[in-house]
Amino acid sequence: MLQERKNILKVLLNENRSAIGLWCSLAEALTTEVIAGSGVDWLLIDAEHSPNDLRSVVLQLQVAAAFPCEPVVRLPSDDPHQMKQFMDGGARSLMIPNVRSADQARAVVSAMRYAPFGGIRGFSVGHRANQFGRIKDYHRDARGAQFLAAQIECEKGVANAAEIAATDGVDSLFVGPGDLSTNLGAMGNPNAEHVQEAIASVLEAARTAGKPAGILAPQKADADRYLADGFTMVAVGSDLGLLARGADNLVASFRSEVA
Ligand SMILES: O=C(O)C(=O)C[C@H](O)[C@@H](O)CO
Repeated sequence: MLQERKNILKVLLNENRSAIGLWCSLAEALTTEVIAGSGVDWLLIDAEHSPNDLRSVVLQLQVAAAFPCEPVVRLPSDDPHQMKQFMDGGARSLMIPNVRSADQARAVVSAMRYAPFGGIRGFSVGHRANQFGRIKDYHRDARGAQFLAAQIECEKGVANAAEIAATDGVDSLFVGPGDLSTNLGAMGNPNAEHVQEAIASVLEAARTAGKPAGILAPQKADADRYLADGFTMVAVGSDLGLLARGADNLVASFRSEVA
């Protein structure tokens, strides 16, 4: 009988250990399979800013299942109906964008849980998440392996970060540096001083609540700094960035030689 495997991301973060991740934005099972085999602790399947849908996400969850990494699915919003569909499809670690208040965080957690455990998640006897009815205690035990990263991406989210982090069921705060810098008037410049101050305050809010904090940092110098500061859930690159920038630089290297 296949046993429900441990959520390695949750294990690492609960032990205050760094969990290195990669972002999967290409909405393609083959590239996600390449990323999953890289030795990464977790990977993000992005259904917010990528041409992903429920079926393409399920395909990526299926290929990632062969590797010892935790796939985290970022949904386009906090819509509970969408959360139900993706969770029934096997997404047990979620990232929800632009969480701005503890009330919103509580609503997200409620959408992840069944009624006996304080939630509103719709019940279905068999789906991919419980291996089509083969995991007999899934509905009772599901929340033990669940993971929720609440994204902090605007001034209101930063202001409420401590309450969001303290919300039962929120496992991590996760800074979206692109949206946060944009919403703080520094589009494209997450290293602006006031944005860095906001990012530091999110880290402190998580720390105060005894929760980990994460961030996307595709530049190694930034990732190293955030890890040194105490962020433990750090995405250090993406399939899109590795492929696009790698291809650009490779072609350019021959152009410069030929020119
Ligand atoms: O705001 C951000 O930055 C993120 O949440 C990550 C981006 O959405 C990701 O797609 C990389 O651009």
